[in-house]
Amino acid sequence: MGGGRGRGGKGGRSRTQRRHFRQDRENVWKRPKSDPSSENTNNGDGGKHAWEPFATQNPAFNEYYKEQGIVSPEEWDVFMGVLRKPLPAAFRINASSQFYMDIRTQLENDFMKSLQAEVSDGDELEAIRPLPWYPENLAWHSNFSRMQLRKNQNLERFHEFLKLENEIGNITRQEAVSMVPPLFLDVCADHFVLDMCAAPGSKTFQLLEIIHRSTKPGHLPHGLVVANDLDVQRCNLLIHQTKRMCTANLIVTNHEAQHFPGCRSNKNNLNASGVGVEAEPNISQLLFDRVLCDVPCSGDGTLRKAPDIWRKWNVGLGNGVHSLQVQIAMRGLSLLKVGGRMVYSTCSMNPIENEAVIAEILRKCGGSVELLDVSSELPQLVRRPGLKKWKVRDKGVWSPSFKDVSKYRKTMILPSMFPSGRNYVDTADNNHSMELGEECKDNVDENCEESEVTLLPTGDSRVPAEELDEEVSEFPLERCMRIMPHDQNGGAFFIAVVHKLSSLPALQEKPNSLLENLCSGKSEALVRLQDEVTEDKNGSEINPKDSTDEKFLEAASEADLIDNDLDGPKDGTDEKFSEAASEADLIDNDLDGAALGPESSSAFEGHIPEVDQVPDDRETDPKKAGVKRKKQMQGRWKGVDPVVFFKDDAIINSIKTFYGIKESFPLCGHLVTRNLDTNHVKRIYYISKSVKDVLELNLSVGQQLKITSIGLKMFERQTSREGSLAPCSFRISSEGLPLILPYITKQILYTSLVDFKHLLQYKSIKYADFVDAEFGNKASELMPGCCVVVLRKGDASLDHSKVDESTIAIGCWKGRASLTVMVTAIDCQELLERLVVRMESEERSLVKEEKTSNLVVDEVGDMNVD
Ligand SMILES: C[S@@+](CC[C@H](N)C(=O)[O-])C[C@H]1O[C@@H](n2cnc3c(N)ncnc32)[C@H](O)[C@@H]1O
Repeated sequence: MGGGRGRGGKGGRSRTQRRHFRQDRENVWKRPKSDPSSENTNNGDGGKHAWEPFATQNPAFNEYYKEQGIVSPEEWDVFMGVLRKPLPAAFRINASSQFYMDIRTQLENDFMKSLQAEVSDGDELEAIRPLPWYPENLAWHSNFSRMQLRKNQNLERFHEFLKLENEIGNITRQEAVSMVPPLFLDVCADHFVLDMCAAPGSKTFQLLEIIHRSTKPGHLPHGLVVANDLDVQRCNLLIHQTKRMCTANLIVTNHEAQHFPGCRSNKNNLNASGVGVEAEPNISQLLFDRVLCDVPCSGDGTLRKAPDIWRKWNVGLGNGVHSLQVQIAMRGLSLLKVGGRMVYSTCSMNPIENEAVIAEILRKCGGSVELLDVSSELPQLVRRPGLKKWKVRDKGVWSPSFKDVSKYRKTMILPSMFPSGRNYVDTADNNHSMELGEECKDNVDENCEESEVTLLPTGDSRVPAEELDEEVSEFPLERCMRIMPHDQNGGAFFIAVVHKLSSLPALQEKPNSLLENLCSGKSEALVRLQDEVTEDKNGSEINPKDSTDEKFLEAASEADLIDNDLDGPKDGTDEKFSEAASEADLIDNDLDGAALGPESSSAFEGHIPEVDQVPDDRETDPKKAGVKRKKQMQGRWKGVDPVVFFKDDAIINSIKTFYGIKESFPLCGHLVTRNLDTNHVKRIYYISKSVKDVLELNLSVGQQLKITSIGLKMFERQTSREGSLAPCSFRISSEGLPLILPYITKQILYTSLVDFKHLLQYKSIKYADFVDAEFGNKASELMPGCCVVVLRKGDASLDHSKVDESTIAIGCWKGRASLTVMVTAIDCQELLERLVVRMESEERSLVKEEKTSNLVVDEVGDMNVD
């Protein structure tokens, strides 16, 4: 598949992505020297070259989760048995793809039957099947693991299908459970949605699909998605993933979610940046109808796909990330409109990352938010209620309540981790603390994950866990959803849906807890952060100045440390990484396959120069954090290309005239570039009305948003020799074509299936060589430069008013002697395959129709005879 595709050749950005992917792959599949199970090899070569599956066990994991009661004792073995099996593949059809119905039909009518013979496992009856809870048969579960798909010859056709469609963007491989959170967000086409921790973007993709779902060709929905992630490289992945959506309704940002800017304009900061905004923005504050809070987590719900987690897992992972999760969720709520919905989700089974976080945000918000009971939504999704009670384990010791935590650990173990969330003032000064002597060391060791525990002081909580009184949460946490691996043969996920009823209260840290935090040495930054997470309307949002303040930086480095703790399974998307890795090798070469040389586009649309992708020392050295402050104090994000409204009338008019773009297609104010110097603009992006509003607001508030990608690439400058001879120096990009197609009246031709297929097959055809000579003539009479070739439907002569979602069009280059396609080789291949499938099914229905009419004629004849 994909023969003749150029690989990679576009320099640094791709290389960086590949390096990143490789590292990630290594995280999962390389057995480190320290892995004790590597000594058990039995192949006579000393185990040096042997590869064995990872040991799928971890005693600390067993003990922890048995005690937390995440499944009943009776089902423990089944649960563990399923966790140890590889994860079956799952994928989603991109509902906004032009061919989504063809693909669904192919799965239902072809693969569902042809793959059946390959099913060996008696538990599963179907080789592939639609996920019953996903709307319209658009998500599928396959009973084959990735390994089987790769190795089994009989599955090759299906594997090739998956790979091609994934690469084209018609399907997305995604863990089934990871598809759930966006469905509970209840998104509509006019919603403003914030995806706080969005990379690598599979849920962002779903959200965009929902927003675009009922949009007519040539129109854009009112809604938008702001997809944010802290990690620049992962942002790049997201940009690549979502590029396949061809959307003008997406903004990708690169912030710490817990400090996501409030972008609230007031008279004083209008025009603060001095760039681009003349009038007051249409919106005065960036608030969202929906917020997805798919936070960084320990990721143990993804054990089946990332078996490396068995080795890495320890209790500290969940404890370490709890406070960041609370902060992110609180920031999400503060950015949510009253009446809006927020979904909080993790791919972890740990109550400290799940129910404890939800309980804490409910506590902090008072009655201003409620945890929704969504048991009637997606009824076919098997889920279990959230836990109401759990315990906290730290350094080998169980604590049922915060008062049981050793005073030396109170900087790490927070009241919010416990079901009651209660803080206790230490009146007794923890006199009963004692040093752990040799006699109790053995006792603790068997419970302990980390070796440092042996000589640490502890409270008197070393009584067996089952004898301790349990705290029970007062909140209706049973409304949270736990998806367990053995219920639906998938991964594990946690989801909670929160509804904002009113503005959040101005949050005050309780005096005693503040005092205690300070006394106990809890980082001031963290305390301040907790204070900061309040309703924007209360005026405590982080304004541009604040966000560059020392406290911000301190807190940032603290958050980074927590995140670093996770080392690897940040999100359990390793598989996606490696899948994306193979894509990344191919992402460049937009025009690969086109024989002429109009300037090829860079597939990478992120706008952070390579140099900035290297994590700076800020993460580890707070002193160097000042660098970041400078970056933003200049009113722009240093190292990130600015987003500038493109207003060069001469260029805009030349484009409009050349392609005969109808006045009804709004260009004014909808075009942006990443280059202040309009003489050297290479790409012009199209943004929707709502994105335009947000951009204007952002400019008016001093560019608080650090935007790495925005809009849909619509026009690209031709810099090749031939390109410079064309009257218009900009061509229409293949991403932008579907949107602008109904508005193009010049440089557009309609062709028969046979010539269209020839173009896709041969890429470049001389005018005299077209089967339809009239088409060849018309093509030769076009102006030199970019043009559009539309496939005629049947014999009808299609004009532009008939363009609909089924219209197939490609960009071409009108040269001196020939017409050349400007579509990647892989897109040509996919289009050809889709056309063949369509033709076959049309032929089948024609034959059927003919048979029916013959039958009718025969019957009529028979009747006549009678
Ligand atoms: C669970 S993953 C998100 C998966 C994503 N929602 C998807 O469906 O593809 C968590 C993400 O959070 C990002 N992250 C970690 N700390 C963050 C922070 N403080 N702010 C924003 N993003 C953060 C990680 O880089 C990671 O991409």
